[in-house]
Amino acid sequence: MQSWNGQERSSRGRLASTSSQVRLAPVASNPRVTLIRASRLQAMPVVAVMAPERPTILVTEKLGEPGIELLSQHGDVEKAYGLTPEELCERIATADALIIRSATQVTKEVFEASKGRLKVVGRAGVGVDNVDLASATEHGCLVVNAPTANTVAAAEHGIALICALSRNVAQADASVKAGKWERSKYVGVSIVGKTLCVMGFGKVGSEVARRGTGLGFASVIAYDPYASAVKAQALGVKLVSWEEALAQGDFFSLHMPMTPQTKGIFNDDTFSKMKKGARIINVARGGVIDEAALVRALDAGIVAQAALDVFQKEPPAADNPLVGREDVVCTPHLGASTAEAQEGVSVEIAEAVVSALKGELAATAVNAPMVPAEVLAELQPFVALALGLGRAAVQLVGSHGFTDVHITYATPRGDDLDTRLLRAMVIKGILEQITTANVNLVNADLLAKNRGLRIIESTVPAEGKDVLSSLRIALGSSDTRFSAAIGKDKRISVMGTVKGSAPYLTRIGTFDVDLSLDGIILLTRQKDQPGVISAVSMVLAEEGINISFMSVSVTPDNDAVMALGLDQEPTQEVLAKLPNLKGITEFAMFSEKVL
Ligand SMILES: NC(=O)c1ccc[n+]([C@@H]2O[C@H](COP(=O)([O-])OP(=O)(O)OC[C@H]3O[C@@H](n4cnc5c(N)ncnc54)[C@H](O)[C@@H]3O)[C@@H](O)[C@H]2O)c1
Ligand SMILES: O=C(O)[C@H](O)COP(=O)(O)O
Repeated sequence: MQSWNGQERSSRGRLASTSSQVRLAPVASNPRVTLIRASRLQAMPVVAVMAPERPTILVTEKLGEPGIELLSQHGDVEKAYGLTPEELCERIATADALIIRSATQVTKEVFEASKGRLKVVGRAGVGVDNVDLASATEHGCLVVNAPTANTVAAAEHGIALICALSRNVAQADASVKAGKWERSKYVGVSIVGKTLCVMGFGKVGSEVARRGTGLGFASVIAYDPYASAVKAQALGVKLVSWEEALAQGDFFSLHMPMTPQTKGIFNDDTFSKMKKGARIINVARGGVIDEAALVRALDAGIVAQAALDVFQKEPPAADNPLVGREDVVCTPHLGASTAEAQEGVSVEIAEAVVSALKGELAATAVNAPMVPAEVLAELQPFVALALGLGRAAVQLVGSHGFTDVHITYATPRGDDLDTRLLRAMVIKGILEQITTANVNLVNADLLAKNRGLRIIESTVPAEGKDVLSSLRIALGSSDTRFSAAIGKDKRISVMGTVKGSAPYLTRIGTFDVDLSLDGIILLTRQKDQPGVISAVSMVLAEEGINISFMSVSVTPDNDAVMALGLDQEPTQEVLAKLPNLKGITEFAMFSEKVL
């Protein structure tokens, strides 16, 4: 294999088998001498820190039994429904996972109260507007949802409300039950010949549109700035602009998420642009409608009727003027509430939470980059390399610190390489040496930014079948504890590759080395003269420390770096002898193992 600058590398390394985690504890008796301590790493999760063997899973809203059963196989499930915000903050302190629906508000206070224990919030449904995602990310807590299992239920409820609204089903039912028989009062309107306008053409919206065509609507149009025209065309739906939608729709079915952009998007101005007598059905989120504006539009006859499954505040206040109106039909957020959907959602969320607790990438992660399974599979061998190089590089930094981290990927993929996972692992390797933060794929970029680290990524072409040929990390500082670590670019640099499935350090500064990162590593810098190697070996041998592999790199001016793989960690007394050996100019040790 070619090294970074095209030189052939010597290869006398060997594979080691266990893993460990490095913690920095420099011994600075000699400023050019560095002792780097490490402690064992039990596992290397991709997303979240591994939960205890039997994690505690707090469920605060009713969840289907199949999901509860699945969760119970992996952890201790605690059901605690109807908690106050204070009670939730209390209970969260002992929870590794939290499962909610739409009624639980997972606020900043909840994440703070968890003190880092909470690894994952599972939303048994689609909308995550009740979770403070920024706080979750900041606390390294993964948020997953169950985005597919209730789609049909919500669409069916939308259709039910369209029909109920057009034929006054709910009002007429109440009237009959009150002993009345008001046939002329409840004359409805036909759907045939009307235009159904779907606002938000995602999973639910497109299912409503599909069903709308079958109901006999003359046309089904949709407004969604992000929707695929091909998908719309396939369903016979015309995508239109906002203005066209408002001008053409007779029935508006709302299916957009609650975001800062959609908050109150149906307001006085919007209603004023609708046809007089329009009808509105909201099975999305209450907050997309300005409720006071809807009352005005109903009073003015612009909106003839509304059907609301969701409200700005749930349950709505007793004096909410919309609830008491004859021209408004209400349901208590029932869109997802079918037996089938709740069963499906419970399993979908249980699977996502369990996999997140295992540290795996959950397919439905909301606040972490989605790394498709096939990308993950090919990058997996390089995850340990990225982590190990990050850990190694940061331990070579002197007292002045650094702000720039240059990551260079040698890859046949060029700029198509998906680097998010590897970048997160490099950041994790670096930051976990200098902060107490739990760094993972969720929060790596944010934590790096908060620490003022600038991550600069680049690719260089490489050949071969592997997605990556080598990885180089250079820290923007020339202040180092091991001067041999300074590369030609005047930065502290380390480079590595994967051999078989093991991460290897292949270069430090300008010196080619060849040693498994998965071992106890001692680096020495010395004059290339007789006796130095044997002197180091002797010091180690006297203490019964076996050298399991060695790699020496010599420059034309007799400067040499020796990398030694040791079977056992030398004591400080042994290390203290090294600077006194003739020819040795400095050393660095990753005691125990980098990985
Ligand atoms: N009432 C219920 O019980 C219930 C059940 C399921 C889903 N929901 C809600 O329904 C909504 C849709 O769910 P989904 O699963 O279809 O989500 P989705 O993400 O599949 O679809 C949302 C669509 O809205 C579009 N959109 C985003 N911003 C928009 C904007 N400004 N204008 C127009 N369209 C916009 C998106 O492009 C996307 O296509 C969500 O708010 C969800 O919480 C409610
Ligand atoms: O976003 C959703 O999935 C729905 O609003 C369902 O909410 P629920 O789980 O509280 O029924």
